[in-house]
Amino acid sequence: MSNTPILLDGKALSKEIEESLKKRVTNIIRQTGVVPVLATVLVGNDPSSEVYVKMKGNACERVGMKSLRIHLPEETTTGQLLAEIDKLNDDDSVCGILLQHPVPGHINERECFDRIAVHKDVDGVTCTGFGRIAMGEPAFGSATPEGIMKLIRHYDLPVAGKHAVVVGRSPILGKPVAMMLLNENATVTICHSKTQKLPELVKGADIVVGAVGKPEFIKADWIRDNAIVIDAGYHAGGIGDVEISKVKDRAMAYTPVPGGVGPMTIATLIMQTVESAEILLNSKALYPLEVDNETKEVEEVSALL
Ligand SMILES: Nc1nc2c(c(=O)[nH]1)N[C@@H](CN(C=O)c1ccc(C(=O)N[C@@H](CCC(=O)O)C(=O)O)cc1)CN2
Repeated sequence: MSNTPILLDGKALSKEIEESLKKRVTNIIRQTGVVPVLATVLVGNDPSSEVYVKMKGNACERVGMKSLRIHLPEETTTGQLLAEIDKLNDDDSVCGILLQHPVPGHINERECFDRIAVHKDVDGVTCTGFGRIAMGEPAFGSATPEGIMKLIRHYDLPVAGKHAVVVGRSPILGKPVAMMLLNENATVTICHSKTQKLPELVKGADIVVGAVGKPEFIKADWIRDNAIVIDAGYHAGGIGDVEISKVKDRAMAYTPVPGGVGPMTIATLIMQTVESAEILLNSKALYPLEVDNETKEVEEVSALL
């Protein structure tokens, strides 16, 4: 007989994280006299993105930070968005920058993500941040994957030596979560739209990560008993990428939708913004005259992460 499945409660853990961040933000303000700022950049009028950006701004304010909310019109060009990011990179009051994905199709999103200064990349979207994470070096991780790893660590779930199957290979979800699981000594398979015999591959998984962005694409009967099921999907009607209601009773552990991975995405972004503020505070204390030297600053940030 299998044990009672563990519900990986992202809503509860994100609240705990927020509580602990309030004290850290108070300390930063006490030491610097400055309230840390997360800049959120939204381009266009996608209703879901508007909701997510609002949730991020509100979370910032709940922990005592400020959010600088920048909303640019749909017709913004790549050049205009790059110029906006440059301004935020140069603004000493801003310690984190979030560019909401997706941006309108005519914009070169990769170029814009990579324009974010690595020490302000609290959402973990730059190639540099990804590369450092993949190599097991300190950096801010991509928010959703890092949130998933926080949940896994919090519930002390077994990862080393386990077979993790990640369904999806997006730059901010599938690829980074695969690297993070690998860094924790899982054996990782990344599946995608051209993968053959997907059900068979998923059936071999101890850990399944749904990161494909299609409602209930991963069927319950692909998932073996006692697996850890992480559902990073969020679709209308409160459903994810996995047929979770049909599999949860025989899982070792699972994330609900809503209330699992989603709140951890936001909590991770906010936590990394607080870490960025603390690093900037420390690097200024250590190198008061040299914080405008980009190379040195990045080295110091890496050392302190
Ligand atoms: N730059 C980024 N863009 C996007 C990211 C990201 O991490 N960085 N992730 C997604 C969307 N997203 C945040 O941006 C996000 C999606 C869902 C949730 C969430 O908490 N969902 C709730 C349910 C929704 C609700 O209550 O309305 C849940 O799962 O409990 C948070 C963040 C794409 N873009």
